[in-house]
Amino acid sequence: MAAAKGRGDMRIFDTYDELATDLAEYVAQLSESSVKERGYFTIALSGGSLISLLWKLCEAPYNKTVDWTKWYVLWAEERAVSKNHSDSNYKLAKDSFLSKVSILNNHMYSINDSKTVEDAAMQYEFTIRQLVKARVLSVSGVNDCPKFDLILLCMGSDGHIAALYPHHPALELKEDWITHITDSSEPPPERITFTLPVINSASNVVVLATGEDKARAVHLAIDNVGQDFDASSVPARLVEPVDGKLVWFMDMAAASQATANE
Ligand SMILES: O=C(O)[C@H](O)[C@@H](O)[C@H](O)[C@H](O)COP(=O)(O)O
Repeated sequence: MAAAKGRGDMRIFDTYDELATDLAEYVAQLSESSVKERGYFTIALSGGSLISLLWKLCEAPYNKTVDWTKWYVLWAEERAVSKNHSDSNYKLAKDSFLSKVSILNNHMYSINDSKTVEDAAMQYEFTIRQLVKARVLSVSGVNDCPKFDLILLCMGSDGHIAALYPHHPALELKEDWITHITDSSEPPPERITFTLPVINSASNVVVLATGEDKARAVHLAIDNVGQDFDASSVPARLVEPVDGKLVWFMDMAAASQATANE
């Protein structure tokens, strides 16, 4: 089903199980085509309920059929906490997904937790530049941004994605690939995030939205809401891959106010 023009495809599911099944198949297919085309699969993860919905990738047939050794895993957002803290997106992904499949340890690019958030963000951008130099990460044909094969995002009830919050100055960044914030509206306050230019340069972007508390933000992010609408009030509306594909994975509750869904 299509959303308003340029707002991507909508996949809406009755149950979490169906959503997880389709998401696993979607990721596995992208992995297969990227490995076939380029020899690698570069994926960026987020936090939230997204990671728990990836569990079907750890089971048959995907645990055997996916070429895990070709995966390069990064994070679209991370909280500035130690890697063994329960708030760490790295820990969440490692415990419930990455440790259960055969991804190589040196293909996981978690964010340095022993530096200040500012220095860790700079180091992370440098790491991404090295992956571009090594041609593991492609480059966008439109700008010089890295072109991830897949960026997985989770939308909050205020419409934020990654650590890009409504009306935040980080939404305006045009040159930086990575930035840090110190004033997240949800704890912990310090976070590192991909910027919109990087998100919008990806080949594929998934935005996951589940639960009734996301319904208003989904409507504002997807539907025709008029030209005067201030998109920075719902950052997910600013996700618009320039040369890639956007797909929304939602449950019925999150999609319930989307008129594109009628
Ligand atoms: O960093 C965070 O504090 C969370 O990751 C948060 O931003 C999350 O992405 C949304 O709240 C949606 O998460 P749910 O889908 O789990 O509601």
